[in-house]
Amino acid sequence: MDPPSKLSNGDEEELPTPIVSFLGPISSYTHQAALGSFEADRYDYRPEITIPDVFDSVQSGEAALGVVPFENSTNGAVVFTLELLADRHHRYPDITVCGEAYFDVSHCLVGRKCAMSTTDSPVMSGACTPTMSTPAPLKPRTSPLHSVKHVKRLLSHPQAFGQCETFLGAYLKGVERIDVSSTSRAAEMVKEDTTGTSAAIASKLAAEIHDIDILARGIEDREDNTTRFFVLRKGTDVSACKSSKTKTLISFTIDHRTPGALASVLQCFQIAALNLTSINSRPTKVVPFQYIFFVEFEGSRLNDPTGRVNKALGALGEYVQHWRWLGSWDDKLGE
Ligand SMILES: O=C(O)C(=O)C[C@]1(C(=O)O)C=C[C@@H](O)C=C1
Repeated sequence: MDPPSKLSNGDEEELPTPIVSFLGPISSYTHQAALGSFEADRYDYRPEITIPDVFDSVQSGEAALGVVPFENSTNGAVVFTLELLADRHHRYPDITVCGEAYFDVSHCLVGRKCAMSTTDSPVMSGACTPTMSTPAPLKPRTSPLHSVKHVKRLLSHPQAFGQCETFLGAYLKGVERIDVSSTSRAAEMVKEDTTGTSAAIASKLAAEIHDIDILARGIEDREDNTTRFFVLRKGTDVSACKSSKTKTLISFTIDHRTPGALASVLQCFQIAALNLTSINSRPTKVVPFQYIFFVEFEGSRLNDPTGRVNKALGALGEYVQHWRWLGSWDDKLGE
């Protein structure tokens, strides 16, 4: 992906290297996805602590691009990102999605090997034995490489917990879980814990960087576990969407009292023969149980040779209270 174009401020003056901000610290999956998406020597990479920090850095113009997780194939939407795209307080009026990246996510349980129990069998749970409360327990895809009996607390990003439920249910049932801002932050905190009783769900790279032990590998519920990341920018690059496969994201609100209001909006896409690729919603936080909807579909507003995208977007105004185009980009699924 090319850096967003800048206004030239002089013939000979060298422009600063554009910054790509990402959910850090370094070695997060978001970092790894960002490194795989751009030519490394054209950008400076800057880790941010939270997803809102990435949005802020792009909206303020400090970062030319920002990379955030959007959804996972096993555990669904990343609500933190949807919340910011909902932009209820108009803090991110200029942010658009200009790209996406898919990254195969294989989690490790990382921590400290327990010195006292090196001879213990690492398999120490009867979780696969049917019980009254769990008559058909799921079988984890892997078992620990080392004992995990000493683990008293487990840290990770909430998305990662949701991707490893079978392993956690079998080997770390009842262990306290602590949500942190990213998997790599969790690995960092495990490193800082001198008791050696904390463990994290994080990447192999995070274990290597923080010099902590891998207690189990491949602990995700599904082998095809994949996370999709969005690339954000400020404003629009009208020359974007070069591929023949593109996607667009919009958000909208409807009058919930009108029967069929949502169906009427979706019909605009059906009439224009546009395939929908995802639908999400978040509460409006204005009226309880009313929603901001997000619809993603195939096609680009910026490169629309058949005019179908602009036709659908033109038609939906009749059925929504408010809508916002959140970006169009090249579809990377399957590449
Ligand atoms: O990038 C990271 O390491 C994160 O912690 C975020 C995140 C996510 O929110 O989906 C990224 C990839 C994995 O799906 C798990 C966690």
